[in-house]
Amino acid sequence: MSSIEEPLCFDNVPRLSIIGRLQRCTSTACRPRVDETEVGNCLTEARECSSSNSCNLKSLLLTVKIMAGEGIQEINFLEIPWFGYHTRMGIRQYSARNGVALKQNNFFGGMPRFVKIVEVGPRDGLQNENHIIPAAVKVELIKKLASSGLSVVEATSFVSPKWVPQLADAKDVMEAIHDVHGVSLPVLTPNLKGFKAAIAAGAKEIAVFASASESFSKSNINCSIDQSLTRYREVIAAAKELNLPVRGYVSCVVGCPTEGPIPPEKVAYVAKELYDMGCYEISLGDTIGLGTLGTVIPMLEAVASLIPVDKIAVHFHDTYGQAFPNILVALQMGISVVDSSVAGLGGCPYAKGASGNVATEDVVYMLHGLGIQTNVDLGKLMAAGDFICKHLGRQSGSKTACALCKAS
Ligand SMILES: CC(C)(COP(=O)([O-])OP(=O)([O-])OC[C@H]1O[C@@H](n2cnc3c(N)ncnc32)[C@H](O)[C@@H]1OP(=O)([O-])[O-])[C@@H](O)C(=O)NCCC(=O)NCCSC(=O)C[C@@](C)(O)CC(=O)[O-]
Repeated sequence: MSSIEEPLCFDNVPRLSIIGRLQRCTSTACRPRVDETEVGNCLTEARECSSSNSCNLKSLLLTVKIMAGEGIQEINFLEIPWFGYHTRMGIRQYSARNGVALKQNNFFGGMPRFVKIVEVGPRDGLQNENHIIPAAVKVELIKKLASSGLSVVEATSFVSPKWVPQLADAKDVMEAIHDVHGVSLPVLTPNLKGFKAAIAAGAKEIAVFASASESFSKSNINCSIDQSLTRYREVIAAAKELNLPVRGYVSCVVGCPTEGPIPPEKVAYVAKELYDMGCYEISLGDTIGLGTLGTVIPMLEAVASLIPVDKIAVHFHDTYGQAFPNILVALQMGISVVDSSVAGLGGCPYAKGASGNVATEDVVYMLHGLGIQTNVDLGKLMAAGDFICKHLGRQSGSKTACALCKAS
């Protein structure tokens, strides 16, 4: 990776020694203040010392102990303006929900050291394209993505070609990538018919996709949530017989284009059902990308109160530009699997208003900047993005790809 592709990382930040903790700020003229803010049911504490500048600095240094990788780094937030934090950094404490205490961390304390990126570009990214893309282009894209170090590239869907014409070539695509090794290439299967077709085409991993919204379930897979769960029970049982791993999706985890807000409990219910059926990982999809921290945190807490955090993935569309704060908070909660789409391709054909998935290049850039490993080579990933964007005749939806492209 060239230096220009390498985001400024904790390691690059000038080190300052810790001056003291907030509690040591004892001057009577300078009483520490603690603000508590409710966001959803998540309690955020912001602490600051409000008198002299020097005292403010001491107070701020409360937050400079940051877990990054193995060690604890000491960083003065005043020196890292790209984080956008100023005098109000503090300790975040996740509140208990339903009596289950989740996390109590320093800001970066709960972050994973490695994040698995599930690349969904060839499937989620392309399924909504109007013009049919030749199978050979999809195959080339998958190969390029696999060669960038991604460990999971969702390849296609075995769904009805009447519903998603773009992916009618699923069989051809799978046959052409049978020699791609060292990467999982899951495919979506909405029912036993799709499952059988996927197996016949050589799929080694499948994904089922339910919804937390009744209306979206109807418009996406033409059945109710409970009917879909019944179907998936059959599909997962069939997959188990072949020892095939199954990933589960839940769509509309914070909101639905028709129903509006979705209660976190509903999401947790569907996620738990899929998990109990045998899905090894549950991907929580903000299908139309409207989630903010105010809705995403309570939703994640509700799901994490029922299934282990290390079995949860997040899948954000970036319609309202909220994907990054939402990913960051998911990381803080200990979630270490993030779905994304190269060049920010995407949108769901059955979710009006859904824009692209969060761009993989941008996610990789952010994670590397946080000192979190991904095993992904950003340059090769950008080349894959460039390839598909040239084919589609449009600019990349990745800000990182655009910035680095201009810089080079
Ligand atoms: C589920 C169905 C099939 C029900 O569709 P239906 O019309 O109720 O199905 P049906 O059983 O009545 O069959 C109708 C026709 O489809 C055929 N059929 C039936 N099943 C299959 C199959 N598997 N593969 C190929 N063909 C199939 C079946 O053989 C029949 O053909 P005909 O007799 O009319 O010629 C349909 O609604 C469908 O395919 N939906 C898929 C929609 C889709 O792919 N949406 C996008 C993926 S979800 C998503 O993007 C969200 C996610 C995962 O990314 C996370 C997030 O962001 O939230």
